[in-house]
Amino acid sequence: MKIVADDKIPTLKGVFEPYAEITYIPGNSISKEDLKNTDALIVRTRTKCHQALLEDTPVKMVATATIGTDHLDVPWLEQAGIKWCNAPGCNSGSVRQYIASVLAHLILEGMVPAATTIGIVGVGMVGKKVAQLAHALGFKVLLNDPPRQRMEKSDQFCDLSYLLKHADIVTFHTPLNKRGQDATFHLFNKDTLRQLKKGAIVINSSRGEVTDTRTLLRGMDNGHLARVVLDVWESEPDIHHDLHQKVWLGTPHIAGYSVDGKANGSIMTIHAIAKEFDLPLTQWQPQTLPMPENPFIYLEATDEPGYITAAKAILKTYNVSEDDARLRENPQNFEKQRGSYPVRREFHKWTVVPHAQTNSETRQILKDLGFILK
Ligand SMILES: NC(=O)C1=CN([C@@H]2O[C@H](COP(=O)(O)OP(=O)(O)OC[C@H]3O[C@@H](n4cnc5c(N)ncnc54)[C@H](O)[C@@H]3O)[C@@H](O)[C@H]2O)C=CC1
Ligand SMILES: O=C(O)C(=O)[C@H](O)COP(=O)(O)O
Repeated sequence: MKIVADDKIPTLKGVFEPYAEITYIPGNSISKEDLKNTDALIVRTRTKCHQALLEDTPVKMVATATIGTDHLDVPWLEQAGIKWCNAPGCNSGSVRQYIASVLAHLILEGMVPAATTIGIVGVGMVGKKVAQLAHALGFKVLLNDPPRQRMEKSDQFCDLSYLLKHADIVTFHTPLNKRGQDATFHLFNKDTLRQLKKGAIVINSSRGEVTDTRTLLRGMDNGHLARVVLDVWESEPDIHHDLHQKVWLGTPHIAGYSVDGKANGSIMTIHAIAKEFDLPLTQWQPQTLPMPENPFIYLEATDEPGYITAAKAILKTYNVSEDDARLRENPQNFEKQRGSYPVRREFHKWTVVPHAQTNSETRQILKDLGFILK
């Protein structure tokens, strides 16, 4: 059996070697020539898997170690009889931690959660976790997800226009879809900007094309948008210079890059390939994953509200402004920064040691966020 794999998928190296010949290639340079004798292709978002790459190759399965599938031409793969799979939910906890870090900065600048409404557009694996996070910190939450609303006939969802009118923070967690009634390409555009509450904050960690660059620029220039946070960009890694200069926080598509999120993506991919090709790896797990040097957070005596203590704890696990600073210093190293990302572990790998005076409300918030409490 022959496999071609993106060379930046962690924990993959050594796993298939006893059973298959595997070649590792940078994702954006995998070519038809590389796939001449290949049975399975393992990719990330950097390999466009369409007819031009795969036609007349023996590839039987394409597995992407990501949730997003906009780099796969799914209708073509299906009509060509090539199986495909992704890794649903693999990095949803990681994106939740990213959003938590953004909210932590806002809280430490004085934002009061109980007086702030977060509008979540796209309530799938990520959106649900962001909603749980926002509730845990005490924010008011609005949810928009027309596909789920139609299917579940639930009244927990609202229209996008209602959400835009009432939310102080709007965060996008939809897939990128260019066609159909739920198309999300430029979902945030000049018409949606017009409906948005003045002074709102927009966060996009879904796909760059979900928020129109010109609209974001216009919104920031005329003061309609108070702040913009972008992890994803139209035409990344070549990001728009002015947009990058103007956003409050700008990061190189790393919201899903916790060690946990990356490992989940690899594990799901390995299991799927093993199942399809009958390899004895369907239960495979990594032996160890890197940990932060000191995964303990010691709380001090304080009478501050629990959400402030929680915000400080969140930033000890992951401070989004460090990723922002790296990209600001070297925007041309967008891909390089993704390829050599520091160790980031999610809340459940951190132990919070409360002070004797830490009250029960604060302890509950920290537990709800997923911290281990000693
Ligand atoms: N920046 C990063 O590192 C990461 C980015 N992502 C992006 O975030 C997206 C969401 O991730 P998950 O929640 O795991 O995917 P998911 O598939 O579990 O959830 C997507 C949700 O969006 C909803 N949706 C679809 N069209 C919509 C529309 N027009 N308006 C509102 N909602 C709509 C769907 O019904 C679904 O509930 C991914 O497709 C990917 O593009 C995901 C993980 C990491
Ligand atoms: O899972 C997704 O979808 C994402 O956007 C990933 O976080 C991007 O991951 P890579 O393609 O860089 O592995």
